[in-house]
Amino acid sequence: MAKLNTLNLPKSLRWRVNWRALYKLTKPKVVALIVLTSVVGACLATSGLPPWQALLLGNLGIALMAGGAAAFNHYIDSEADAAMARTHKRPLPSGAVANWQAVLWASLLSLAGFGLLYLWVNPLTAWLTAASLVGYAVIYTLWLKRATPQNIVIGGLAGAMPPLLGWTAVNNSVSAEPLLLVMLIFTWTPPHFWALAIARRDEYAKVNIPMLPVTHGIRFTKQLVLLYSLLLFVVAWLPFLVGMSGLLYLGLSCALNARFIWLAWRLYGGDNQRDAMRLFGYSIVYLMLLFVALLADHWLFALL
Ligand code: HEM
Ligand SMILES: CC(C)=CCC/C(C)=C/CC/C(C)=C/COP(=O)(O)OP(=O)(O)O
Repeated sequence: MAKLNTLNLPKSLRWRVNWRALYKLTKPKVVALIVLTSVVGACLATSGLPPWQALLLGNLGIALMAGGAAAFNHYIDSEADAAMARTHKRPLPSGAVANWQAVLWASLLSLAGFGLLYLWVNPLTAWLTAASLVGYAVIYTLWLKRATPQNIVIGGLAGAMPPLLGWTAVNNSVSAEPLLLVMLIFTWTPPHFWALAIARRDEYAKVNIPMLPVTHGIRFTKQLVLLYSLLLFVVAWLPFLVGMSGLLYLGLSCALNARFIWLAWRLYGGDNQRDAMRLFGYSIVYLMLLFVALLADHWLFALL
C-alpha cells in the first residue's frame, strides 16, 4: 500500500483507509448532541426505563444514519468547503479521504443504520430517520442551501427530528409530546446557525451560498436572531404548559432562555465576530442543558 502511494497516483485511486478522517466525516460532535436529544425523546416516551433494545439499538441506528447523512453532506459540499477557511482542512478538501471512499462510507453507515432500525426496532422509526437523512443530505445540502436564504429554516426540520425518532423507537407511534420537542429544536436552529453565519458572512458570500447575512445583510439577520430567541423562550414553555414537564424543567429552561436572549440582544447591538461566536457557542450548551433538564425533570417526577 505504501508503495502505491509513492507512485503519485491521483488521490481517487489510493486505497489506504484513514479511519480518523472517516470518523471526522460523520461530524461526531453534532451527532453526539443529536443522539442526546433522541435518547431524551426515548426516555420521555415511557414513565419507567425504556426497553433496552429500543434505547440502545434505536439510538445506535439514529447515530449511524445521522453520521451517514453528515458524510454525504461532506461529499456534496467538498468544493465549497475547499474554498472556505473554516472548512478547507476537512477530510475531502485536504485529500485525507477520496471521494469514492466518502460515498461508500456514507452509504454503509446509512444502510447499516436503516437495517438495524427496520429489523430490530421498528419500520416507522427506520422510515422517519431515512426521511431526516434525505431531508438533510439531499433536500438541504443539494438544493435548499444554494436556493434560498430560508435554507436552514426549512432544512432545520431534518435536524429537529431526533427526539421524535427516539420516541417512536420506544412507542412505535407519533404523538403531540415529541412534536413539541421537535418544535424546540426547529426554533433553536436559526439563531444557532445565523449567529455563525454572521461571523462567517464573507466566506459564504465568496462561495455564492445565499445565507441570510449575505442576501439580507447582518443587521436584518441580527433582528431575526433576536426574534427567534424570543420565540424559543415561548416554545420552551410548551412542555410545561401541556403538563409534560414540571417546575424543575420550567425553572431551568427560563434561566437558559434568559441567557440566550441576553446574548442575542448583546449581538444585536454588538460585535459581529466576538458576540456572534459567543451566541453560537452558547446555543450548543443551551440545547444540551435544556434536554438534560427535560430528562432530570421527567425522572424526578417518575421517582416521586
Ligand atoms: C439545518 C440545521 C443546522 C445547521 C445549518 C447547522 C450549522 C452548523 C454549522 C455551520 C456548524 C459549524 C460546524 C463547523 O465549524 O465544523 C455547526 C456546529 C454545530 N452544530 Fe449545528 N447546525 C444545524 C443543526 C444542528 C443540530 C440539529 C444539532 C444538534 C442537535 C447541531 C449541533 C451542532 C454542534 C454540537 C456543533 C459544534 C460542532 C463542533 O464543534 O465540531 N446543529 N452547526
Ligand atoms: C437524524 C438524521 C438522520 C438527520 C441528520 C441531521 C444532521 C446530521 C444534521 C446536522 C445539521 C448540520 C450540522 C448542519 C450543518 O450545516 P452545513 O452542512 O451547511 O454546515 P457545514 O458548512 O459546516 O457543513
